[in-house]
Amino acid sequence: MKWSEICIHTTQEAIEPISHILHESGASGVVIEDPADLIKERDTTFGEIYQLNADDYPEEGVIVKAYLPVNSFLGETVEGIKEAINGLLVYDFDLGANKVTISEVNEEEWATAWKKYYHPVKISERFTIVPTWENYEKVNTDELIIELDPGMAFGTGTHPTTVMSLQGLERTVKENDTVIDVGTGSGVLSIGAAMLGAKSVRALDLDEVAVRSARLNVKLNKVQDAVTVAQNNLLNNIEGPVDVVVANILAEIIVRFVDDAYAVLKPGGSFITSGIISAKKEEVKEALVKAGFVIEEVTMMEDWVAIIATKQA
Ligand SMILES: C[S@@+](CC[C@H](N)C(=O)[O-])C[C@H]1O[C@@H](n2cnc3c(N)ncnc32)[C@H](O)[C@@H]1O
Repeated sequence: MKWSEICIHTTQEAIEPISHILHESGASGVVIEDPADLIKERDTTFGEIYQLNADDYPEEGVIVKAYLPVNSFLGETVEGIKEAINGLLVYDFDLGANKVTISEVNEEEWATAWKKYYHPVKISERFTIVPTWENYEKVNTDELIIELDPGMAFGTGTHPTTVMSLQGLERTVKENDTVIDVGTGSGVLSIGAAMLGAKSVRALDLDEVAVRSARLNVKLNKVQDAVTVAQNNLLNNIEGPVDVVVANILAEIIVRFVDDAYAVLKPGGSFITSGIISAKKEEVKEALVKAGFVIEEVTMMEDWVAIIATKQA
């Protein structure tokens, strides 16, 4: 998977609210390029050498940068970011040039750049996501820790769609359940399902980078006895029956395989869908009901929706 750098040319007073918007939109961290840093007096007691390149800095205003995964959500994410930034005008923030540009970053650059900004995050009652290079001590004895090195695949674990999926799994998966994770990305949901007691989890993704990343993370979390990772297009040629299907994929894709999800589920089984932008909520609900599902729960985080539906017993 490729990564995209979003650059926002703005003012110093807008740094904080814009950084907040970027975090909320799934960016693991932000970089601030403020020309004031070029003239700042620095403490060099410990012999630090500051080498800032003036060419990286704007002549006027401030550049706020963040990294976003290039996936099917990128268009909506960027539009959402622009809208939220423009919304700051209502609160009288001076946005300066307010110019938003997007560019792709090469893999090596990204592979190291984002690590500085990615830290342990508690994302549900039981789950905490911890990047592999951080040391983290459990706060509660029943806390479940997912160690993650997302590499180039989607799934730092902190995107609202992932958070809602993990919360949905937490409420649904029972000891010894069987699970299929469609669009596994970094493998985060499959690892979560196994930690919740699922005895067998099939993690599927079309993207081979995701498959490699998921395999690595599955081993890292020592759930390889329960989780198998494979390259596959949605649920094509996958047989059930299983207790739970989870899919954090764009609404347009979910509606394409609701019938297949229904077919692979046991009666009484659950289909957890996430990745649905709020404008598409009704479309997905209708498709689920048409396939025979009963909608049990609809949750929302920012502009994203997750739905838990069951196949009647
Ligand atoms: C939004 S990411 C979700 C990743 C992870 N499950 C999470 O919750 O963080 C969606 C994933 O679906 C995968 N995907 C997209 N289309 C697919 C398809 N037709 N079949 C299987 N996987 C697909 C993408 O490669 C990507 O890894």
